[in-house]
Amino acid sequence: MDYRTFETPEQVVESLAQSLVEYSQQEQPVHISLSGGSTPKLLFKVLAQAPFATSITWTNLHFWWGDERCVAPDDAESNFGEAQALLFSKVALPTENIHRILGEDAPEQEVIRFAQEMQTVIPAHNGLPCFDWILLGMGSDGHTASLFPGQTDYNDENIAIIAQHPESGQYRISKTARLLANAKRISYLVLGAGKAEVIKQIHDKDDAALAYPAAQVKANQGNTEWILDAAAARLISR
Ligand SMILES: O=C1O[C@H](COP(=O)(O)O)[C@@H](O)[C@H](O)[C@H]1O
Repeated sequence: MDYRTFETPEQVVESLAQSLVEYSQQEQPVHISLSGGSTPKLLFKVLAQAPFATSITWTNLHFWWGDERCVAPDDAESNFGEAQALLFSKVALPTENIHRILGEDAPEQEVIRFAQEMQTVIPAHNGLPCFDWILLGMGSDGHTASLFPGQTDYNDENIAIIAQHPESGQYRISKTARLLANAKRISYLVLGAGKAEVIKQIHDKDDAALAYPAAQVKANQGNTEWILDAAAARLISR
């Protein structure tokens, strides 16, 4: 796995934004999966401003999510709601390119509908939808998307599941590990000193990392990279 470290969070997100410029110059639809939680907010803000708001050919990009909380889109917890407020409402992205998980619908129905939409829209490889780029975050407990330590079935045959946050009990819908691993590229975006210890355990292949879905989910045939700011990387040798 590659570790790429930048001094500041702003430099991290500018590097991701530059990747989006390059993806958007491909003459075909590019399927990108966004992470939720608080970390991507800075990325959304940077993308909504010059130069990226206009240098990205938004019509070529399709946005999906790794997971969604089972809440309404205008709820402060909604991963889609955050991206909509900070980014999509400010750039020329066609609404049909936004493939949100319907957090307001019954999870038992939505998990099926979301899986069907991915199967219909995204070109397959190895019999599974193959995302061009999956951006993932990591919780301080080592979870990624809504795949939590102690509850993740890495061999689940499904491509989407209903998950439950281990502490709050909040229901969520998540891509499965098998689907994530089928991507062409996976980038973990991790910022801040609060996650430095977990990053060190993953980097050093410490036994503790065996329990972390973020350490286990890697692109089977593509690239997996960790993109960190100096604070998140402070315990690993560079
Ligand atoms: O619960 C979630 O958290 C992780 C990490 O979130 P963060 O707030 O620490 O950035 C995120 O990857 C996931 O999508 C989200 O639902």
